[in-house]
Order: sequence, then structure tokens, then C-alpha cells
Amino acid sequence: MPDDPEGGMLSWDESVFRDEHVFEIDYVPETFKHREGQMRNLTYALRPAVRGSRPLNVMVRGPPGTGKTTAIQKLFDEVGAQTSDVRTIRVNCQVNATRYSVFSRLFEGTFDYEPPSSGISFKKLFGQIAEKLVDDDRVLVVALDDVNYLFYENEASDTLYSLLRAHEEYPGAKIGVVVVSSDPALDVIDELDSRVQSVFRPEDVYFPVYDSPEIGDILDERVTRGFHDGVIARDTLEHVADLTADSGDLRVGIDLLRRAGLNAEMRASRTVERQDVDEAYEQSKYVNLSRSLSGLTDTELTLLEVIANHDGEQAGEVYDVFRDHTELGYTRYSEIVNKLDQLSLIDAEYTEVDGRGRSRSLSLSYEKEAVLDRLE
Ligand SMILES: Nc1ncnc2c1ncn2[C@@H]1O[C@H](COP(=O)(O)OP(=O)(O)OP(=O)(O)O)[C@@H](O)[C@H]1O
Repeated sequence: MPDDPEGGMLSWDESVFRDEHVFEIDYVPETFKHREGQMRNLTYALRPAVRGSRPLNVMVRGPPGTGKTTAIQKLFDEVGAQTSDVRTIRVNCQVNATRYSVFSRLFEGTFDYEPPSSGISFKKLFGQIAEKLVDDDRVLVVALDDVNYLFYENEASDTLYSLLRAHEEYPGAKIGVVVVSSDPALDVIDELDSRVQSVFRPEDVYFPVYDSPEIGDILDERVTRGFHDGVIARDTLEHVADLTADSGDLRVGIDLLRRAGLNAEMRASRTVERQDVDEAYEQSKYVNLSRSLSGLTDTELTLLEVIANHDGEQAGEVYDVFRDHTELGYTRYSEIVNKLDQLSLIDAEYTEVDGRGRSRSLSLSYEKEAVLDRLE
């Protein structure tokens, strides 16, 4: 309860925050600790591009919230500072999950305007990007961030094939690819068609989860920039680091700091206490869930809701309910089930059903209320 004698919240011009923006999702940190080795390997792979040659392809892997996207952003900034002869484009495959949509994004990055909305063929789209590259004598480095989403949609092989063999159709086109996967269960190379495997031999760069001391160290810098002096005590920050280490996702910690700060303000306190952190954790522990949900289509969300209300039932029974909401056939339904499973939103486990052989039972990976609350 308020520990301010006046009661109520801190007044509008009082705040625990010096700069709340450093806790926002799109903030690119000034320093990037504990990733020196990864940055070195990435720089090594891209160095040829700065000299005008095709760079080495790279496969970046690691669980969510381990700094992969940040590394790419830092690296692309550094390349941009060196030369304007390399074009670097990061594609978020959660948003651009088909080959056509990846290339639309590349078109936009190349020409600074979107491709015609009336639609042009993939071949034309590709041709214009490649010709521009050759005309400008530039090297293109494409980062396919969260590439696992291309696999869920069965678009990964076609997309990579087009990028990796561009120089055959468009002589002089120099393209390097950095694929970034955050799905530990996905064997990227293994899942590609053999025609892609034969041309894709990437350098491997791995991002392990940060341990608690590393998390504390990284968050300490946000605290210094984001909060006024003395707002959060050392042992409270260590508590934040420990909670974050449980999930391994640094996003949890950043979200925790922000929410804990807001909770402190709500109590009209100028300091963030352990209770603020613990209350905040009830929301922050779901940042990954919220992020996964934000990338789903309406149909996928509908199916997830049906599964939430029929937790643990057989796939066939769930489909009967789902069919009341959509026109989709069973094949497409199974594909969506697979995607939700790969995203670790559900567990689709094969079980024996009496007299009917094997069937999958579908159960939620999170508490039902946590999912339903976020679907509203
Ligand atoms: N070493 C670091 N120093 C400072 N901030 C970091 C560091 N590593 C990660 N972050 C921060 O943690 C958050 C998550 O990092 P990032 O988006 O790079 O992770 P990711 O591995 O790409 O995650 P995902 O696989 O889910 O896309 C970002 O807000 C980023 O600023």
C-alpha cells in the first residue's frame, strides 16, 4: 500500500524512471556484453562482403531472447558504417512467412517502396531485385530472422534455394544469407530439400542462454540508464536475474524491470522492492507466450482457443469442434496443429486409442487461463 504520507500514486512529474524507453521491445542496447565470440564469428563471415565479394553464409541458432536479433542489428550497423556497397536487409519471418512475402520485403529494402499491391509474379519480383543489385554493383546480405517460421509454412527450401542460386540466373548477383533459428527442436539443415543442402554449407554460430550472473550484468546497465539512482537495490536486481535465468529469455528480465517500476509507482514508492518484482513476474513470465501469439493468424488463434477449451482431447474430436468455426479441411487442420506444436504452444502426443490405432491427443503447454486471457 502507499508508503507516501500524501497517499495515492506518485504525481505525474515524479517517476522512478529516468528513461523508460530502454525497457521497450525495440530498444537496441548501447553495449552488447557476453557475445564477443559470436560477434567475432559473424564479422568473419561477412568480411568478404565489405570487400565486394560474396560473404559466407551463416546459421545462427539459440533459444529465444539470447541476443541473436540484436547481434544481427549491431553487425548490419557496423557494415553500414564501413561501406555503402553492401545492402543489408533483415527479414522477420514471423511476419513474412512465405517466399513471396520474404522477397516483397527484399524488394522494399532494395527500392525503398513496396512492390505494386496489384501483385506481380515471383519471377518479376526476384528479377527486379537481382538486376538492381547487379546494376549498382552491390553485395546483398539477407538475414532471415526467426527462419523457423518458414519451416512451419513449408517455405524454407524454396526461399533459400532462390537466394542461394540467384547468381546462376542473374550473373554477377552476390547474395549472402544469415539464417536465424530460435527453435531448438528444429534441425535446419536436415529439414531442407537435398537440392538446397548441396549449396548451403553455412558457418555455425551458437547463442547459449545467459546464466544468472550474466543476466544481472546486462540488466545492470539497463537499470543505470532506465531508473534514477538508488531505485533498485543490488539484491533485488539479483532476484530479477534469478527469475529471468529460470526462463533463459532476457526479455523476461527487461519486462520485469519495467513492470516492477510501474508497480512501485502505483504504490507511490520511489524504490522498487522485491514484492514489486514478484507481482510483475506473474505477467512477465508469459512474454514468450504473448510473443508467440502475436504472430498467429486468426484461424490459428481460433484453433488454440478450441484446444484450450478441450484440453487433452483427441485430434479428431477437437477437429469436430473446430469445424464449427471454419471451412478448413483435415489436412490444413493437421498442419496448424503441427505449427502450434512446433511453437511449443501445445503438445501433440501420439497415444493408443482403443480399437482405432494411434491418434494424437492435444494439450496446452501453458495454463489454460494464461492462454485464454491473452486471446481476448
Ligand atoms: N548481451 C546483451 N546486452 C544487452 N541487451 C541484450 C543482450 N542480449 C539480448 N539483449 C536484449 O534482450 C532482448 C532479446 O534479445 P534478442 O531479440 O536479440 O533475442 P533473440 O535471440 O533474437 O530472440 P528470438 O529468438 O526470440 O527472436 C532484446 O531486448 C535485447 O535488447
